Amino acid sequence: MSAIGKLLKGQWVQRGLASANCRSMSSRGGSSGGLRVLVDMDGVLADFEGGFLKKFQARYPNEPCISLEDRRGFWVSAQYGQLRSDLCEKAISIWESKNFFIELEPLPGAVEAVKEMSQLKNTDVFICTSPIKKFTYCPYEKYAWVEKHFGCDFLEQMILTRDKTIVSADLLIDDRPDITGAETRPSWEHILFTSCHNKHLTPNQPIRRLHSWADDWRAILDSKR
Ligand SMILES: Cc1cn([C@H]2C[C@H](OP(=O)(O)O)[C@@H](CO)O2)c(=O)[nH]c1=O
Ligand SMILES: [Mg+2]
Repeated sequence: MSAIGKLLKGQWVQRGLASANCRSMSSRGGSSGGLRVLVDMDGVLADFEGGFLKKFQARYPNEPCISLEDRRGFWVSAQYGQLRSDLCEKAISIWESKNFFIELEPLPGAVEAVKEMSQLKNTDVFICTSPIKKFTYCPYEKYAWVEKHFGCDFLEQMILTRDKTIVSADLLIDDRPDITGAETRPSWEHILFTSCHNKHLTPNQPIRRLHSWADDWRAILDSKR
């Protein structure tokens, strides 16, 4: 059976039933015409780094790993590859596995903050996330994660793209320090969300940070109104 056939017979049908109440018309959607905020998913809403470490240790208990304290650089696989070349592939095997993305824990305060943000007047919030190229599980699980933590109406706010520069907005809150793409002058201001891999970094360009969801995200939004 083809990969698509398996997918249709397996997880889509199965999850389609689980998500039956998401088929109806959404009460979300549309635009306030106000401030538009893009919120990244992994490393901002979902604990990619913590989830990775836990699953790496469980799957490869006899291999060395890198504590969150010692993480440097955006790409987990690059640092594991420097530790020992074969660990690069082992790292990749973790986020390419079924249930990696759906089982990520929300970062502290993230769900509450984004729900609150989306209720603000004159504010449109979108979750803007890049799927990995091995598409078997990741894009589907990203949607399922948003449904699980925000409810199915919030699926209207999902943007999956490998190039965030072509999405227009006022703000992009993202943990990746270098966000490049086809548009050399993106419309958004990038707010760097602090993570274990970027907290030691001094970027070349001045960049505002959101240190966590306990930090004053409302003030950052207000500064763009
Ligand atoms: C490979 C890898 C992916 N990711 C995240 C970033 C992307 O999600 P997001 O755009 O939601 O942050 C996604 C695909 O690369 O996985 C990391 O955060 N670190 C990594 O090392
Ligand atoms: Mg991210």
